[in-house]
Amino acid sequence: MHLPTLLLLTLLVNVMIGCYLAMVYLLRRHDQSFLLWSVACFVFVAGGCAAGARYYIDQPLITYLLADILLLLSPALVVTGLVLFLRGQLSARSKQQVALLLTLYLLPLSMLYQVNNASTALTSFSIAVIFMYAIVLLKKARLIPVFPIYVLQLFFAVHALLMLFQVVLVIPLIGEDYRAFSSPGLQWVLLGHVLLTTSTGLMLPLLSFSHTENQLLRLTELDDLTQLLNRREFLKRAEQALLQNRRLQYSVVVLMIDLDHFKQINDRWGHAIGDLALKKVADLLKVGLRTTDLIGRLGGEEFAVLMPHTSAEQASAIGQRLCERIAHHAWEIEARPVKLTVSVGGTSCVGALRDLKELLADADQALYQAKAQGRNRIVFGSEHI
Ligand SMILES: Nc1nc2c(ncn2[C@@H]2O[C@H](COP(=O)(O)OP(=O)(O)OP(=O)(O)O)[C@@H](O)[C@H]2O)c(=O)[nH]1
Repeated sequence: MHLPTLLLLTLLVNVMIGCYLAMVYLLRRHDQSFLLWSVACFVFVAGGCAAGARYYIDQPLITYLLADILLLLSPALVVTGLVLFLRGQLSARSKQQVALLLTLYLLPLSMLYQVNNASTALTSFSIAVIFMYAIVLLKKARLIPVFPIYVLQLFFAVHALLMLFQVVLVIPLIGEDYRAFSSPGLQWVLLGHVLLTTSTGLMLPLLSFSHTENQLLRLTELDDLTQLLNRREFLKRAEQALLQNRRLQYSVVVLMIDLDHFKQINDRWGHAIGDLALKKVADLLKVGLRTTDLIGRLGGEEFAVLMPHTSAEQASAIGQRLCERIAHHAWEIEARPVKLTVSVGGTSCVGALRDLKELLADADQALYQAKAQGRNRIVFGSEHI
């Protein structure tokens, strides 16, 4: 390998990725993480140039001290961008931690930079620590999808190992002439560094894009107020669940749930309290049903549930419990004693030979009867039990 070519390639690749991330920063309505990641690339280039200058000038202040500070600052900026992306802001505690770590790094560096290659060992080790911190940071992130997270963790892990390997290679060269630094082992490390920087630079936008896409997708699937499935998504998933049940010949149940006298709550306490009551009912439905059940808000104060692999008798008992849980809940919304009950209509079929429209209409009919019989109860379409 021709070392000057390799160095030039490293710097050029970083300039390209830096420009690419800067463009993403401008396109993504000035998302600060991309700015930090872009700056990290240019800082790395500046550090590389300062370190490369040791072949031409004898100014350790620039070629070692400044170079090492810049080379460490670059991954530190990458991780700061990650913190910003994952947490939305940099807390005062994070800033204090960064200041402390920088001091811990700068103190020995200010003494070591005059000994050839010693500061390189310290900086490589510190960069490995930063990459390991990035792995922990990503591990704590609750992002969906997880695939880009795993890939980034892998890149950081390999990069950290590479940096530690560099430390092992550099330690015997401490005090030696800087030209000893061009050993074949270190050239391979440099090549690995180019590849990993490129891969990480390409992966960071993917992490952000996939997360945003997932959030947008959820916005189109969920009801804004209750975070249950919205009407369209509920109907879509319910059709799919019915198809599956038809193949497996399972019994399936559809429930329609409607709040009783909800208009009075709005009239008495106001729409905002009504909204909170709807939200609370949705939460109670979620805890009262299984994770395999589909729950949707069909509109207004009407909810629907599809329970796959469930008999009418089981659903009847579950519906009864739901009514009781909601009626006996210690209702208090913003210090107002809001009292709420629900009526439930249910229907079932084995092997799902009836289509969804028919099931919903039957459940709706049963719900109408529950209302007529005095509310706060479940009525099951009797012909299907
Ligand atoms: N706060 C709030 N109210 C809503 C929302 N959607 C529908 N409503 C209200 O829900 C009420 C439904 O009233 P009705 O259809 O008369 O039903 P009800 O008063 O619950 O009476 P029954 O169903 O017969 O027990 C109306 O006052 C709507 O304005 C919403 O998103 N938020």
